[in-house]
Amino acid sequence: MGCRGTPCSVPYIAILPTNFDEHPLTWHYKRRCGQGSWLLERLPPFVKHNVERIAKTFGSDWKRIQSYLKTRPEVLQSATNPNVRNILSNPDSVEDDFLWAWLNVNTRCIFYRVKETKSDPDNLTLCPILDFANHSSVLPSMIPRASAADIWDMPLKKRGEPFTLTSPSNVTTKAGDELYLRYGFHTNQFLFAEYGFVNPVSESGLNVDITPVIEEWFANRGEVGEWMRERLVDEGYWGEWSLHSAPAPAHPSFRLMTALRLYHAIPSGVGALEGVHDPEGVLRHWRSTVNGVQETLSEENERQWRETLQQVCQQVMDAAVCEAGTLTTQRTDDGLAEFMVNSVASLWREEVYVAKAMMESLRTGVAF
Ligand SMILES: C[S@@+](CC[C@H](N)C(=O)[O-])C[C@H]1O[C@@H](n2cnc3c(N)ncnc32)[C@H](O)[C@@H]1O
Repeated sequence: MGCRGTPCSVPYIAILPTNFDEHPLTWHYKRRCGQGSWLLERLPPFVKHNVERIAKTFGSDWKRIQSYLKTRPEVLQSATNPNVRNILSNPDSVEDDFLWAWLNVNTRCIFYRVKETKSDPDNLTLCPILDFANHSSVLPSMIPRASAADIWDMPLKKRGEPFTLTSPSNVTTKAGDELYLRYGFHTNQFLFAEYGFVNPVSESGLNVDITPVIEEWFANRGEVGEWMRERLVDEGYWGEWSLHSAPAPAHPSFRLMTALRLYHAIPSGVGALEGVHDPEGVLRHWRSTVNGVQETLSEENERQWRETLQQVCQQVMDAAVCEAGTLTTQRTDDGLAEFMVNSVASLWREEVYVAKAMMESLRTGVAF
Protein backbone atom coordinates (compact mmCIF):
# COMPACT_ATOMS: atom_id res chain seq x y z
CA MET A 1 0.00 0.00 0.00
CA GLY A 2 1.00 3.61 -0.29
CA CYS A 3 1.86 3.76 -4.00
CA ARG A 4 -1.56 4.94 -5.13
CA GLY A 5 -1.03 8.04 -7.25
CA THR A 6 2.63 8.51 -6.31
CA PRO A 7 5.79 7.34 -8.10
CA CYS A 8 6.84 4.00 -6.68
CA SER A 9 10.27 2.42 -6.53
CA VAL A 10 9.02 -1.18 -6.52
CA PRO A 11 9.12 -2.07 -10.24
CA TYR A 12 6.03 -4.30 -10.26
CA ILE A 13 3.91 -1.87 -8.27
CA ALA A 14 5.13 1.01 -10.45
CA ILE A 15 3.40 -0.48 -13.50
CA LEU A 16 0.02 -0.81 -11.79
CA PRO A 17 -2.76 1.68 -12.57
CA THR A 18 -2.42 4.72 -10.30
CA ASN A 19 -6.17 5.00 -9.82
CA PHE A 20 -9.44 3.28 -10.73
CA ASP A 21 -11.56 6.39 -11.21
CA GLU A 22 -13.13 4.79 -14.24
CA HIS A 23 -14.10 1.54 -12.56
CA PRO A 24 -17.80 1.22 -11.59
CA LEU A 25 -16.85 -0.03 -8.11
CA THR A 26 -15.13 3.32 -7.52
CA TRP A 27 -18.33 5.16 -8.55
CA HIS A 28 -20.27 2.97 -6.14
CA TYR A 29 -17.80 3.47 -3.33
CA LYS A 30 -17.56 7.25 -3.86
CA ARG A 31 -21.21 7.73 -4.78
CA ARG A 32 -21.70 10.30 -2.05
CA CYS A 33 -19.03 12.57 -3.52
CA GLY A 34 -20.57 12.60 -6.94
CA GLN A 35 -18.17 11.44 -9.62
CA GLY A 36 -19.72 8.61 -11.61
CA SER A 37 -22.75 8.33 -9.32
CA TRP A 38 -25.17 9.50 -12.02
CA LEU A 39 -23.78 6.89 -14.44
CA LEU A 40 -24.18 4.20 -11.79
CA GLU A 41 -27.91 4.92 -11.88
CA ARG A 42 -27.91 4.47 -15.65
CA LEU A 43 -26.39 0.98 -15.77
CA PRO A 44 -28.45 -1.88 -17.21
CA PRO A 45 -30.13 -3.89 -14.37
CA PHE A 46 -27.82 -6.90 -14.56
CA VAL A 47 -24.70 -4.69 -14.49
CA LYS A 48 -26.03 -2.65 -11.57
CA HIS A 49 -26.79 -5.87 -9.70
CA ASN A 50 -23.27 -7.14 -10.36
CA VAL A 51 -21.59 -3.92 -9.23
CA GLU A 52 -23.58 -4.21 -5.99
CA ARG A 53 -22.43 -7.83 -5.60
CA ILE A 54 -18.80 -6.78 -6.12
CA ALA A 55 -19.25 -3.90 -3.63
CA LYS A 56 -20.50 -6.40 -1.02
CA THR A 57 -17.44 -8.61 -1.54
CA PHE A 58 -15.19 -5.58 -1.26
CA GLY A 59 -16.92 -4.51 1.99
CA SER A 60 -16.70 -7.96 3.57
CA ASP A 61 -13.03 -8.37 2.57
CA TRP A 62 -12.23 -5.01 4.18
CA LYS A 63 -14.02 -6.05 7.39
CA ARG A 64 -12.19 -9.39 7.43
CA ILE A 65 -8.83 -7.69 7.12
CA GLN A 66 -9.64 -5.35 9.98
CA SER A 67 -10.77 -8.26 12.20
CA TYR A 68 -7.59 -10.16 11.33
CA LEU A 69 -5.46 -7.14 12.21
CA LYS A 70 -7.25 -6.85 15.56
CA THR A 71 -6.03 -10.34 16.41
CA ARG A 72 -2.50 -9.69 15.03
CA PRO A 73 -1.79 -5.96 15.69
CA GLU A 74 1.98 -6.65 15.66
CA VAL A 75 1.74 -7.02 11.84
CA LEU A 76 1.23 -3.25 11.65
CA GLN A 77 4.27 -2.28 13.71
CA SER A 78 6.73 -2.45 10.82
CA ALA A 79 4.59 -0.22 8.55
CA THR A 80 6.31 3.04 7.60
CA ASN A 81 3.06 4.80 6.70
CA PRO A 82 1.50 6.20 9.93
CA ASN A 83 -2.01 5.79 8.48
CA VAL A 84 -1.36 2.07 8.08
CA ARG A 85 0.03 1.83 11.63
CA ASN A 86 -3.17 3.46 12.91
CA ILE A 87 -5.49 1.44 10.71
CA LEU A 88 -7.40 -0.05 13.64
CA SER A 89 -8.24 3.30 15.24
CA ASN A 90 -8.84 5.11 11.94
CA PRO A 91 -9.58 2.65 9.10
CA ASP A 92 -11.17 5.40 6.94
CA SER A 93 -7.77 7.01 6.37
CA VAL A 94 -6.57 4.02 4.32
CA GLU A 95 -9.84 2.91 2.78
CA ASP A 96 -9.00 4.60 -0.56
CA ASP A 97 -5.66 2.75 -0.61
CA PHE A 98 -7.42 -0.50 0.19
CA LEU A 99 -9.86 0.09 -2.68
CA TRP A 100 -6.93 0.71 -5.03
CA ALA A 101 -5.12 -2.44 -3.85
CA TRP A 102 -8.28 -4.55 -3.90
CA LEU A 103 -9.16 -3.49 -7.44
CA ASN A 104 -5.62 -4.23 -8.57
CA VAL A 105 -5.95 -7.76 -7.23
CA ASN A 106 -9.51 -8.24 -8.47
CA THR A 107 -8.77 -7.11 -12.03
CA ARG A 108 -5.43 -8.95 -12.28
CA CYS A 109 -5.71 -12.31 -10.54
CA ILE A 110 -6.25 -15.61 -12.34
CA PHE A 111 -7.80 -18.95 -11.44
CA TYR A 112 -5.13 -21.32 -10.13
CA ARG A 113 -5.62 -24.42 -7.97
CA VAL A 114 -4.08 -23.90 -4.56
CA LYS A 115 -6.81 -25.72 -2.65
CA GLU A 116 -7.93 -29.30 -2.83
CA THR A 117 -11.37 -28.67 -4.31
CA LYS A 118 -11.93 -26.85 -7.59
CA SER A 119 -14.77 -24.71 -6.24
CA ASP A 120 -12.74 -23.31 -3.31
CA PRO A 121 -12.89 -19.48 -3.55
CA ASP A 122 -9.20 -19.28 -2.62
CA ASN A 123 -8.14 -20.81 -5.95
CA LEU A 124 -6.78 -17.48 -7.18
CA THR A 125 -3.36 -16.00 -7.63
CA LEU A 126 -1.64 -12.92 -8.93
CA CYS A 127 0.78 -13.70 -11.71
CA PRO A 128 3.06 -10.73 -12.46
CA ILE A 129 3.82 -10.22 -16.17
CA LEU A 130 0.94 -12.46 -17.29
CA ASP A 131 -1.31 -9.80 -15.75
CA PHE A 132 -0.10 -7.27 -18.34
CA ALA A 133 -2.27 -9.08 -20.86
CA ASN A 134 -5.45 -7.42 -22.03
CA HIS A 135 -8.58 -9.42 -22.78
CA SER A 136 -9.79 -10.40 -26.20
CA SER A 137 -12.63 -12.78 -26.91
CA VAL A 138 -11.61 -13.22 -30.55
CA LEU A 139 -7.84 -12.89 -30.57
CA PRO A 140 -6.47 -14.68 -27.55
CA SER A 141 -2.84 -15.42 -28.25
CA MET A 142 -2.37 -17.29 -24.97
CA ILE A 143 -4.81 -19.85 -23.64
CA PRO A 144 -4.34 -21.39 -20.18
CA ARG A 145 -4.43 -25.18 -20.43
CA ALA A 146 -6.75 -26.70 -17.87
CA SER A 147 -5.17 -29.45 -15.78
CA ALA A 148 -6.72 -32.93 -15.63
CA ALA A 149 -7.74 -32.19 -12.03
CA ASP A 150 -9.71 -29.18 -13.26
CA ILE A 151 -11.26 -30.88 -16.29
CA TRP A 152 -12.50 -33.83 -14.23
CA ASP A 153 -13.08 -31.77 -11.08
CA MET A 154 -10.81 -34.07 -9.06
CA PRO A 155 -9.10 -33.23 -5.76
CA LEU A 156 -5.66 -31.70 -6.23
CA LYS A 157 -2.98 -34.35 -5.59
CA LYS A 158 -0.09 -31.98 -4.99
CA ARG A 159 0.35 -28.25 -4.83
CA GLY A 160 2.40 -26.31 -7.35
CA GLU A 161 1.08 -27.88 -10.55
CA PRO A 162 2.62 -26.07 -13.55
CA PHE A 163 0.50 -23.31 -15.07
CA THR A 164 0.61 -23.95 -18.82
CA LEU A 165 -0.18 -21.42 -21.52
CA THR A 166 -0.65 -22.59 -25.08
CA SER A 167 -0.56 -20.62 -28.30
CA PRO A 168 -3.69 -21.32 -30.36
CA SER A 169 -3.02 -23.12 -33.65
CA ASN A 170 -5.16 -20.69 -35.66
CA VAL A 171 -3.32 -17.52 -34.56
CA THR A 172 0.08 -16.45 -35.84
CA THR A 173 1.98 -14.11 -33.58
CA LYS A 174 4.63 -11.81 -35.03
CA ALA A 175 7.29 -9.92 -33.14
CA GLY A 176 5.76 -6.75 -31.71
CA ASP A 177 2.19 -8.13 -31.64
CA GLU A 178 0.20 -7.61 -28.47
CA LEU A 179 -0.41 -10.87 -26.59
CA TYR A 180 -4.01 -11.19 -25.48
CA LEU A 181 -5.62 -13.48 -22.98
CA ARG A 182 -9.26 -14.52 -22.84
CA TYR A 183 -10.35 -13.72 -19.30
CA GLY A 184 -13.24 -16.15 -19.74
CA PHE A 185 -16.33 -16.53 -21.90
CA HIS A 186 -17.88 -13.46 -20.37
CA THR A 187 -20.64 -11.13 -21.46
CA ASN A 188 -19.84 -7.46 -21.92
CA GLN A 189 -22.14 -6.84 -18.95
CA PHE A 190 -19.84 -8.96 -16.76
CA LEU A 191 -16.61 -7.52 -18.22
CA PHE A 192 -17.82 -4.02 -17.50
CA ALA A 193 -18.85 -4.72 -13.90
CA GLU A 194 -15.65 -6.64 -13.08
CA TYR A 195 -13.03 -4.87 -15.18
CA GLY A 196 -14.55 -1.57 -16.32
CA PHE A 197 -14.41 -2.09 -20.09
CA VAL A 198 -16.49 -3.58 -22.87
CA ASN A 199 -15.42 -5.39 -26.02
CA PRO A 200 -16.37 -3.81 -29.32
CA VAL A 201 -19.85 -5.03 -30.18
CA SER A 202 -18.59 -6.44 -33.49
CA GLU A 203 -16.05 -8.69 -31.73
CA SER A 204 -18.24 -11.35 -30.27
CA GLY A 205 -21.57 -13.06 -30.56
CA LEU A 206 -23.70 -10.90 -28.37
CA ASN A 207 -25.49 -12.19 -25.33
CA VAL A 208 -27.19 -10.50 -22.45
CA ASP A 209 -28.23 -11.66 -19.02
CA ILE A 210 -31.80 -10.63 -18.22
CA THR A 211 -32.04 -12.22 -14.76
CA PRO A 212 -33.25 -9.08 -12.89
CA VAL A 213 -36.11 -8.58 -15.37
CA ILE A 214 -37.30 -12.19 -15.10
CA GLU A 215 -36.95 -12.11 -11.30
CA GLU A 216 -39.45 -9.25 -11.32
CA TRP A 217 -41.92 -11.33 -13.34
CA PHE A 218 -41.75 -14.10 -10.73
CA ALA A 219 -41.98 -11.60 -7.86
CA ASN A 220 -45.14 -10.14 -9.38
CA ARG A 221 -46.84 -13.56 -9.08
CA GLY A 222 -46.96 -13.33 -5.27
CA GLU A 223 -47.09 -16.57 -3.30
CA VAL A 224 -47.01 -18.82 -6.37
CA GLY A 225 -44.02 -16.86 -7.74
CA GLU A 226 -42.19 -17.30 -4.42
CA TRP A 227 -42.95 -21.04 -4.41
CA MET A 228 -41.57 -21.26 -7.96
CA ARG A 229 -38.48 -19.28 -6.94
CA GLU A 230 -37.77 -21.72 -4.10
CA ARG A 231 -38.24 -24.74 -6.37
CA LEU A 232 -35.97 -23.24 -9.04
CA VAL A 233 -33.31 -22.50 -6.42
CA ASP A 234 -33.54 -26.10 -5.12
CA GLU A 235 -33.25 -27.52 -8.63
CA GLY A 236 -30.37 -25.18 -9.60
CA TYR A 237 -32.32 -23.24 -12.24
CA TRP A 238 -32.76 -19.88 -10.52
CA GLY A 239 -30.95 -17.00 -12.27
CA GLU A 240 -28.28 -16.79 -14.98
CA TRP A 241 -31.03 -16.43 -17.58
CA SER A 242 -29.67 -15.15 -20.87
CA LEU A 243 -30.48 -14.34 -24.48
CA HIS A 244 -27.97 -15.11 -27.25
CA SER A 245 -27.75 -13.65 -30.73
CA ALA A 246 -25.10 -16.16 -31.86
CA PRO A 247 -24.93 -18.75 -33.16
CA ALA A 248 -27.93 -17.55 -35.17
CA PRO A 249 -30.87 -17.70 -34.91
CA ALA A 250 -31.11 -15.77 -31.65
CA HIS A 251 -32.21 -18.04 -28.82
CA PRO A 252 -32.82 -18.11 -25.06
CA SER A 253 -30.60 -20.16 -22.77
CA PHE A 254 -31.94 -23.57 -21.71
CA ARG A 255 -32.08 -22.24 -18.14
CA LEU A 256 -34.39 -19.43 -19.22
CA MET A 257 -36.73 -21.75 -21.15
CA THR A 258 -36.80 -24.08 -18.17
CA ALA A 259 -37.74 -21.29 -15.77
CA LEU A 260 -40.42 -19.91 -18.10
CA ARG A 261 -41.91 -23.39 -18.55
CA LEU A 262 -42.38 -23.58 -14.78
CA TYR A 263 -43.74 -20.02 -14.77
CA HIS A 264 -46.58 -21.19 -17.02
CA ALA A 265 -46.99 -24.65 -15.50
CA ILE A 266 -49.51 -22.94 -13.19
CA PRO A 267 -51.99 -20.59 -14.93
CA SER A 268 -50.69 -17.05 -14.68
CA GLY A 269 -53.89 -15.75 -13.00
CA VAL A 270 -53.26 -17.98 -9.95
CA GLY A 271 -51.35 -16.09 -7.25
CA ALA A 272 -52.16 -18.11 -4.08
CA LEU A 273 -50.79 -21.60 -3.58
CA GLU A 274 -54.10 -22.87 -2.21
CA GLY A 275 -55.52 -22.28 -5.68
CA VAL A 276 -53.12 -24.91 -7.09
CA HIS A 277 -54.60 -28.40 -7.15
CA ASP A 278 -51.40 -30.50 -6.94
CA PRO A 279 -48.18 -28.43 -6.72
CA GLU A 280 -45.99 -31.52 -6.34
CA GLY A 281 -47.58 -33.07 -9.43
CA VAL A 282 -46.90 -29.83 -11.35
CA LEU A 283 -43.29 -30.01 -10.27
CA ARG A 284 -42.92 -33.67 -11.26
CA HIS A 285 -44.31 -32.92 -14.70
CA TRP A 286 -41.97 -29.92 -15.10
CA ARG A 287 -38.98 -32.03 -13.97
CA SER A 288 -39.61 -34.40 -16.86
CA THR A 289 -38.58 -31.59 -19.28
CA VAL A 290 -35.50 -30.80 -17.20
CA ASN A 291 -34.42 -34.45 -17.17
CA GLY A 292 -35.02 -34.82 -20.89
CA VAL A 293 -37.82 -37.37 -20.46
CA GLN A 294 -40.17 -35.01 -22.31
CA GLU A 295 -39.26 -32.11 -24.59
CA THR A 296 -42.16 -29.89 -23.57
CA LEU A 297 -44.91 -29.73 -20.95
CA SER A 298 -47.63 -29.11 -23.53
CA GLU A 299 -48.22 -27.16 -26.72
CA GLU A 300 -50.11 -24.58 -24.72
CA ASN A 301 -47.24 -24.18 -22.25
CA GLU A 302 -44.81 -23.66 -25.15
CA ARG A 303 -47.08 -21.03 -26.69
CA GLN A 304 -47.44 -19.23 -23.35
CA TRP A 305 -43.79 -19.03 -22.39
CA ARG A 306 -42.84 -17.87 -25.88
CA GLU A 307 -45.45 -15.13 -25.64
CA THR A 308 -44.12 -14.10 -22.22
CA LEU A 309 -40.59 -14.02 -23.59
CA GLN A 310 -41.80 -11.80 -26.43
CA GLN A 311 -43.21 -9.37 -23.83
CA VAL A 312 -40.04 -9.53 -21.75
CA CYS A 313 -37.93 -8.72 -24.84
CA GLN A 314 -40.19 -5.80 -25.70
CA GLN A 315 -39.76 -4.53 -22.12
CA VAL A 316 -35.96 -4.94 -22.30
CA MET A 317 -35.86 -3.24 -25.70
CA ASP A 318 -38.05 -0.26 -24.75
CA ALA A 319 -35.91 0.50 -21.68
CA ALA A 320 -32.67 0.01 -23.60
CA VAL A 321 -33.67 2.19 -26.59
CA CYS A 322 -34.55 5.00 -24.21
CA GLU A 323 -31.34 4.73 -22.14
CA ALA A 324 -29.03 4.32 -25.13
CA GLY A 325 -30.62 7.35 -26.78
CA THR A 326 -30.29 9.72 -23.83
CA LEU A 327 -26.77 8.56 -22.93
CA THR A 328 -25.53 9.19 -26.45
CA THR A 329 -26.37 12.87 -26.07
CA GLN A 330 -25.27 13.13 -22.41
CA ARG A 331 -22.35 15.38 -21.56
CA THR A 332 -19.93 14.31 -18.86
CA ASP A 333 -19.69 17.44 -16.77
CA ASP A 334 -18.08 15.73 -13.79
CA GLY A 335 -14.89 14.85 -15.65
CA LEU A 336 -15.83 11.22 -16.14
CA ALA A 337 -14.11 9.92 -19.25
CA GLU A 338 -16.33 10.03 -22.28
CA PHE A 339 -15.46 6.45 -23.14
CA MET A 340 -17.09 5.26 -19.92
CA VAL A 341 -20.36 6.89 -20.94
CA ASN A 342 -19.94 5.35 -24.39
CA SER A 343 -19.29 1.94 -22.81
CA VAL A 344 -22.56 2.13 -20.87
CA ALA A 345 -24.43 3.30 -23.99
CA SER A 346 -22.89 0.35 -25.84
CA LEU A 347 -24.17 -2.07 -23.16
CA TRP A 348 -27.69 -0.72 -23.69
CA ARG A 349 -27.33 -0.95 -27.49
CA GLU A 350 -26.30 -4.58 -27.10
CA GLU A 351 -29.54 -5.21 -25.16
CA VAL A 352 -31.52 -3.58 -27.99
CA TYR A 353 -29.77 -5.71 -30.60
CA VAL A 354 -30.18 -9.02 -28.78
CA ALA A 355 -33.78 -8.39 -27.67
CA LYS A 356 -34.72 -7.44 -31.24
CA ALA A 357 -33.07 -10.56 -32.70
CA MET A 358 -34.76 -12.70 -30.05
CA MET A 359 -38.17 -11.22 -30.88
CA GLU A 360 -37.60 -11.99 -34.55
CA SER A 361 -36.81 -15.64 -33.70
CA LEU A 362 -40.02 -15.86 -31.67
CA ARG A 363 -42.08 -14.13 -34.37
CA THR A 364 -40.86 -16.48 -37.07
CA GLY A 365 -41.47 -19.57 -34.91
CA VAL A 366 -37.86 -20.75 -34.55
CA ALA A 367 -37.70 -24.00 -32.57
CA PHE A 368 -35.19 -23.80 -29.72
C1 LIG B 1 -5.09 -7.69 -16.01
S1 LIG B 1 -5.21 -6.01 -16.38
C2 LIG B 1 -4.63 -6.01 -18.01
C3 LIG B 1 -3.41 -5.28 -18.22
C4 LIG B 1 -3.51 -3.78 -18.20
N1 LIG B 1 -3.41 -3.31 -19.55
C5 LIG B 1 -2.41 -3.31 -17.30
O1 LIG B 1 -1.26 -3.72 -17.47
O2 LIG B 1 -2.73 -2.62 -16.34
C6 LIG B 1 -6.91 -5.80 -16.57
C7 LIG B 1 -7.34 -4.40 -16.91
O3 LIG B 1 -6.89 -4.03 -18.23
C8 LIG B 1 -7.88 -3.31 -18.93
N2 LIG B 1 -8.27 -4.10 -20.11
C9 LIG B 1 -8.05 -5.42 -20.33
N3 LIG B 1 -8.50 -5.81 -21.53
C10 LIG B 1 -9.03 -4.71 -22.11
C11 LIG B 1 -9.66 -4.46 -23.36
N4 LIG B 1 -9.83 -5.42 -24.27
N5 LIG B 1 -10.09 -3.19 -23.61
C12 LIG B 1 -9.92 -2.19 -22.69
N6 LIG B 1 -9.33 -2.38 -21.49
C13 LIG B 1 -8.90 -3.61 -21.20
C14 LIG B 1 -9.04 -3.12 -17.96
O4 LIG B 1 -8.88 -1.89 -17.32
C15 LIG B 1 -8.85 -4.25 -16.96
O5 LIG B 1 -9.37 -3.97 -15.69
